[in-house]
Amino acid sequence: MTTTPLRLGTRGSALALTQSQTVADELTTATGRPVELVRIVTRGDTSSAPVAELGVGVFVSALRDALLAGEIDIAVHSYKDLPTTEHPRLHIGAVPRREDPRDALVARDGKTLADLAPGALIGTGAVRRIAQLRSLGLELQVTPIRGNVDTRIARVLGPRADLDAVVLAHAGLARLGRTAEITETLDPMLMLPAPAQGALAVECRAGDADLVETLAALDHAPTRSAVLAERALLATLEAGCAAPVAAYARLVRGGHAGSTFGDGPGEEMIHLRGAVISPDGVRAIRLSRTGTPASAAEIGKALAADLLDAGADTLMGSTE
Ligand SMILES: NCc1[nH]cc(CCC(=O)O)c1CC(=O)O
Repeated sequence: MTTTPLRLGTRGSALALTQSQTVADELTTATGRPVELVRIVTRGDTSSAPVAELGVGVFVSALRDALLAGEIDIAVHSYKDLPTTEHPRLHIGAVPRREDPRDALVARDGKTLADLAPGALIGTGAVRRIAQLRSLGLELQVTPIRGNVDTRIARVLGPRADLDAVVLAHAGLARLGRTAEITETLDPMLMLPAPAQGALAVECRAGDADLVETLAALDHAPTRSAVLAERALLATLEAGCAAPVAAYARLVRGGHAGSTFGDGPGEEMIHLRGAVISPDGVRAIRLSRTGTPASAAEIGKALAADLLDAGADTLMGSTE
């Protein structure tokens, strides 16, 4: 047994450190090998510009550079932050079981969305969440915010609070042990999550055959296929549609009365929901598709095509 530690690159935020440490511990349990965390500073951590301006890959590129340069052996990413194009020299060796993929509301006085008064000020960073909050038609005022989880929660619960509520990923709060502050976990019927939300991607160099094999021990097949479907939808829509995209795939059992799912009773199927919402929230297209886990990517592509056929590409026009 080799005792050379595996070097696992991580961003320095509390969230990144927690999820990296979890993967490191799982790797040590699975392989007996020690794993050391190597902190990598990304431009997303040092800049205060909106994430939308910095670009989706901003948290990712520094980790990938370190991986390609051989400074680290493994990188752990929040899967939803990864660009949809595959990297030719890198391999996602494991997609561990995902956390709760839903979004969560942290509001003053224990309030839920339905309790918030018209005019209540809600902060959130993602255009997808902003559009879906507006689409509820509740006269909520939605304002873009950024910063780490602590900073965001402090804007509601801190001494200088200036917002009535914020919406964050449940997964991030869970990893940081902050679920006690959640006042409502948002049903995907109200707020469809971001593709791959709550999932991690554990990446290594494609040529590192030993590690490719090692990481497979951490892979959770149902999560991998759900995320594959969600991201195939996103990748296809990115080409033809600039409006906010949401997607959530769930494994469901077929075989109920009247079921047309799959070949036999009880077969596990993927149910993928997708939505494209105009930024002002006035128009939304929501559709779903079901298929076998083996066809996850095809389900995502087909659902994206359905959304485009239904006019997803026209939703950007209707801004205020
Ligand atoms: N966009 C930032 C981001 N990237 C990953 C998470 C944590 C949740 C996850 O792992 O999906 C967050 C914070 C958030 O959306 O509230």
